[in-house]
Amino acid sequence: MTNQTDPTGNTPDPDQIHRAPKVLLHDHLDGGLRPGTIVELARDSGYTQLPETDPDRLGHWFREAADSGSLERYLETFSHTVGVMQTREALVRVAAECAEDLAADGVVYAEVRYAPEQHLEAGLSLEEVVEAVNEGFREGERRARTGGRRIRVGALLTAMRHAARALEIAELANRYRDLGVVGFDIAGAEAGYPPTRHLDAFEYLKRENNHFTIHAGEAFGLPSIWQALQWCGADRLGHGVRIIDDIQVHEDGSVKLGRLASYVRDKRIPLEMCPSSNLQTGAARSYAEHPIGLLRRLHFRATVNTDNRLMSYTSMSREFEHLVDAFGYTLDDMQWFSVNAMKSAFIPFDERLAMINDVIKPGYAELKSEWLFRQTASTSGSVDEPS
Ligand SMILES: O=c1[nH]cnc2c1ncn2[C@H]1C[C@H](O)[C@@H](CO)O1
Ligand SMILES: [Zn+2]
Repeated sequence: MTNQTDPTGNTPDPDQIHRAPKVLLHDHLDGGLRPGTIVELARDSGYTQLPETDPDRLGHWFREAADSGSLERYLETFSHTVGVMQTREALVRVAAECAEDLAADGVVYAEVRYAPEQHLEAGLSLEEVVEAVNEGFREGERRARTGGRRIRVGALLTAMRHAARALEIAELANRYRDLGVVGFDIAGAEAGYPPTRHLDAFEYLKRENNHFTIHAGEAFGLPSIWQALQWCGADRLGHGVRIIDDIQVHEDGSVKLGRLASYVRDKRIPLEMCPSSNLQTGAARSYAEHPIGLLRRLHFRATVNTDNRLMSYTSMSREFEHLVDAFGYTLDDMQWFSVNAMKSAFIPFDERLAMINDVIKPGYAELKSEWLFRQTASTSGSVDEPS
């Protein structure tokens, strides 16, 4: 829809947001199941703990339960999704549907994370878990292609920060490098579990020239971000919203960055921002007040992500719809976020560049030119030409 304040139609409508090529760096496999799939998997595996067995009601339950204002309570809901993801078949199915759903939402590149150590209850080995998820992603990519969509999905292996298996999971990530796994992550409750507990894992990955991101600056502030970067050497920050605590905005509009915020911006450290999830866990009060607005203005390397599509009742398109409403973002802003994300991906440089130049930029150029043709259509046949 071409709107009056923006005759070029650069402000995207929901359909354009949906069709725009999007890049997703922060999405949890166990946070994005279809409610109907959870119900079926629970029935097939004899999992009896589900709070609801009707898919619509179950989807609603996740959203409500996660809307708690605390990261710890938000994370409790994962016991049900992880509970039904314990067999090879379940993991293949969930991963395939994940890739399919992301492709249907216009995502062209995604890095999807999960914690292999949480899927061993029925006897799978860590390797079997990784291979099942990889098989599912490949199947989902194939189905998307058959349906006329293109997506590429890489896996990130997560270690849980309260557990003590980080080095083992880092080694696993390294073993499956170039075999579908593109990096490593640490997740789980942040307060009380600093990333430095897992220094051995990060030092190992650095020695192996491998990539990792760390959930930091979500439920806990600057010390967590500082440790993730300066002690652990994270390539990217999961969330990182609290970096805002190191930025002063004065009444006259001028801005002063502290040393850590300057470092993050100067070094182009990617921030994997997840607005809807942050509203649920209390890390931000509203979309309009979400730090992404200021960070984008200040040219931090900000990216837009879903975190948990099920718990946060979201998708990449929904996240962008909220941001377009809150900040008046245009297709140029969407392209900026998408290019930022693609630049920050863990796949090789030449592949990132080709994605940007051959997929993302042409996709936005096409969308940005739509207004031209609409105008022709709406004025054709006019007889009121001035003489
Ligand atoms: O936003 C999050 N912060 C910290 N940990 C999280 C978040 N979302 C999901 N997780 C946890 C719960 C999952 O079981 C785990 C692996 O995906 O990661
Ligand atoms: Zn997360």
